[in-house]
Amino acid sequence: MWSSQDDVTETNVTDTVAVRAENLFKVFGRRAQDAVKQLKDGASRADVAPLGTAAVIDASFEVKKGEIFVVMGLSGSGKSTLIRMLNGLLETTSGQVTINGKQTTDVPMKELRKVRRDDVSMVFQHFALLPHRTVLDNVAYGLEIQGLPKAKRLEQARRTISLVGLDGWADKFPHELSGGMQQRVGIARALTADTDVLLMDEAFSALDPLIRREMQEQLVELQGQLGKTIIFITHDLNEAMFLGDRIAVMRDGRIVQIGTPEDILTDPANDYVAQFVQDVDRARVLTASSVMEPARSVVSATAGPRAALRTMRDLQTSAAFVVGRNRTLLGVVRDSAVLKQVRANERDLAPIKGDEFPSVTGDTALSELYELAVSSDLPIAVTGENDRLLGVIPRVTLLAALGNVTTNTDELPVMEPPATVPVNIITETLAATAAAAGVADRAQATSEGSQS
Ligand SMILES: Nc1ncnc2c1ncn2[C@@H]1O[C@H](COP(=O)(O)OP(=O)(O)OP(=O)(O)O)[C@@H](O)[C@H]1O
Repeated sequence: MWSSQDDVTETNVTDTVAVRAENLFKVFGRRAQDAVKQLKDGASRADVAPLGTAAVIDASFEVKKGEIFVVMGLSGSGKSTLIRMLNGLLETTSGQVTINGKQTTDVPMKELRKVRRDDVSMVFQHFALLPHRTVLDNVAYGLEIQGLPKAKRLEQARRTISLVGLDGWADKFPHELSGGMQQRVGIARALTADTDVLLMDEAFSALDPLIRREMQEQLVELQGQLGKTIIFITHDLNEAMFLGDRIAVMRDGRIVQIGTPEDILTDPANDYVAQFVQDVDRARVLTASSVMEPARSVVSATAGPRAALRTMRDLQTSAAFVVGRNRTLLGVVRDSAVLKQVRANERDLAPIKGDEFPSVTGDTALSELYELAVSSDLPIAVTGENDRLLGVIPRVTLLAALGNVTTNTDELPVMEPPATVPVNIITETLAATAAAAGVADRAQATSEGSQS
């Protein structure tokens, strides 16, 4: 049953559409259809209020298989109504939903039940566990209803109990478990059904903050193992940001923005979203690659010490990143050391390597950068696959990203660290050593000398 575990990679999001919602409307009230018609013609939610409550207005989105898609919004914004329309718990007033290509709107009950059994499960905030049944029986309950033989359903239930970290609790009764554990039973029950799609409505909202955090982490881990498609509703922004591959922000029944947590933080669609996200713990959401700047002080290893020294002089900085083929980061050079190399007429750069300078991968959260940022005067190097240098994060940039302010004016690029060798000494050294370095270089050094 968990065969999918083997072939799931670290990034689970695939290109296959698991859930598609097209122009969904839900109006509660006797004249719902009239209200939808007016909404489609441009009427506002308030305009149609006499006809009914427009809980969801023209919601469209696609969720990819393996994605965690979070629906976020204030109380009353329409989240629960939206999610309940996906699995047919609520009828849509207008619009269509498909799950794994199977329609769940405007279909006979029998068909809907089949989709619910095979394709989509739901976890609620308060999971109604059966009090007189053991954890094991509660978890296996869905399979019992499906008519699976006892041995088989208990085997599957044991597996999911173990997956959610409840080994040893299978024979206990719900009242013997803490709130967090009970919620795990709820999740185990949904997982046992082995549907591709899980709908989770404020599933962790009733839990204490610490347990909630633990559950969030566990959900991400489980999702990593199982590659499920999860639609998760929350009004907690930090939870949305932590869990979501993408987030849909709802306001007054409408989806006002869909984007990655970083999109939503760095490029909010409107003032509402901007205000909504202003209290988010940016350090945990933003990653190194989302705030990095192009690395300016970079030299190619083959260019040699003279070129490195010129680069540092021109940028007024005391350090340069050295890259090899395909921009592989080889290390860092410092102006004083390179000056010595030039004086000694050395031809090969000797970059300082490895742990001597701060370097992180692009997906590192900003919260993990503080220590690195204070441990060195160098900007933090951001690398991608095969140690390719993608960009750098000077300390000012890190601070600016956390404070959500711009780094600088365009005319004044942030150069860290500042030069330690005066420009004229570098220029004079380059000129004085030009003869030994070669004629072509001499001409360049002379012209540089006259410019400074
Ligand atoms: N059965 C119903 N009958 C009438 N109005 C309803 C019904 N269910 C929801 N509504 C209204 O629809 C709107 C959206 O409610 P919904 O519960 O979907 O919002 P929500 O974002 O999930 O809020 P919460 O976080 O408080 O659950 C609200 O104005 C609500 O009062």
